[in-house]
Amino acid sequence: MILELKNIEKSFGEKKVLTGVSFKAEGGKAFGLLGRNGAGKTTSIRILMDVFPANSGEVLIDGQPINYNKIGIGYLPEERGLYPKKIIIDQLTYFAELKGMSHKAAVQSIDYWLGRLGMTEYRNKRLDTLSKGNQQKIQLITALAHDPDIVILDEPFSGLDPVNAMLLKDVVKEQIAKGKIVLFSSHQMSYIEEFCDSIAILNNGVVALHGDLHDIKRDYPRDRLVVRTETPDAIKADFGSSCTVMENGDLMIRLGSPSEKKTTMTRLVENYDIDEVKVFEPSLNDIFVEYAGDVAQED
Ligand SMILES: Nc1ncnc2c1ncn2[C@@H]1O[C@H](COP(=O)(O)OP(=O)(O)OP(=O)(O)O)[C@@H](O)[C@H]1O
Repeated sequence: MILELKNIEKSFGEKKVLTGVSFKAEGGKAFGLLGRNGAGKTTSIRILMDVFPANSGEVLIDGQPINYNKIGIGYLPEERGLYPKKIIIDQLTYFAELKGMSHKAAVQSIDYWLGRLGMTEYRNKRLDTLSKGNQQKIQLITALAHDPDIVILDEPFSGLDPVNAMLLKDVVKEQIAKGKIVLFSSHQMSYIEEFCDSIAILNNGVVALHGDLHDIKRDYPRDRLVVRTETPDAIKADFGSSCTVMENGDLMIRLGSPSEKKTTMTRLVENYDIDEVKVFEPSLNDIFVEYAGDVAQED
């Protein structure tokens, strides 16, 4: 199954929030929707979920307009939205029934998930008697109980301790293995890097980068060297402004072109005491900083 947003335009009043947004997410894989605060991630998700319509553009499943009666969507919103005073099993059942489940199937599925997430003891408690992380696990059940085809997780790891983060990782991996489309929205790049096969980076309502994460990294210009040395000062003096010091103390040397890699490495090794020299491989964080834009987008 392939989910596609195609040429989505969205304005709120005079303000244009999404401009020609297009991306594809595939079943059995995780997709990361990234962008700075206000870039348009939540707006894209709301359009994809039919919370409100786009001004133009399409949401497609396998090339056909999405049929919301047939395609189940589960959503863990960043703003958690459950009733604090209500009994957990009652509200989870209520939400699952709203998604079309019978009462019996809903209770069965919710009891499974309460067990899976180690939450059975809270079944008949009020939500507001739970810790923040445990409330989040309850909210996660509303996203998964109806066994949706598309699982959308907005900052799912925020507020979870390491043990619960690991539990959630296992759950996410299971959902991916079941062939679902799992769409992540997060500012925590390490999780995106760990799970997502492909990403889209939104910058001010425009898709600045979209594609397979491995391909994106492979195609990143290999025009920088990282050098670990005990004698950085001499190298800095030699390479001038093309040499900068990284946060961890290593040196970064920007090449005139990737073809200078070999000669520059030889020059370094022959003239200086070098512990390690390698081509700079960007992390997702580096790529994000480059493509997500450096201008504050929230007004
Ligand atoms: N209902 C609305 N009415 C007017 N403007 C809106 C509305 N919803 C969102 N916006 C604006 O649209 C822009 C994109 O917002 P959106 O919530 O989609 O960003 P985001 O990428 O999800 O940000 P964050 O990471 O902070 O959650 C922002 O400038 C926001 O102020």
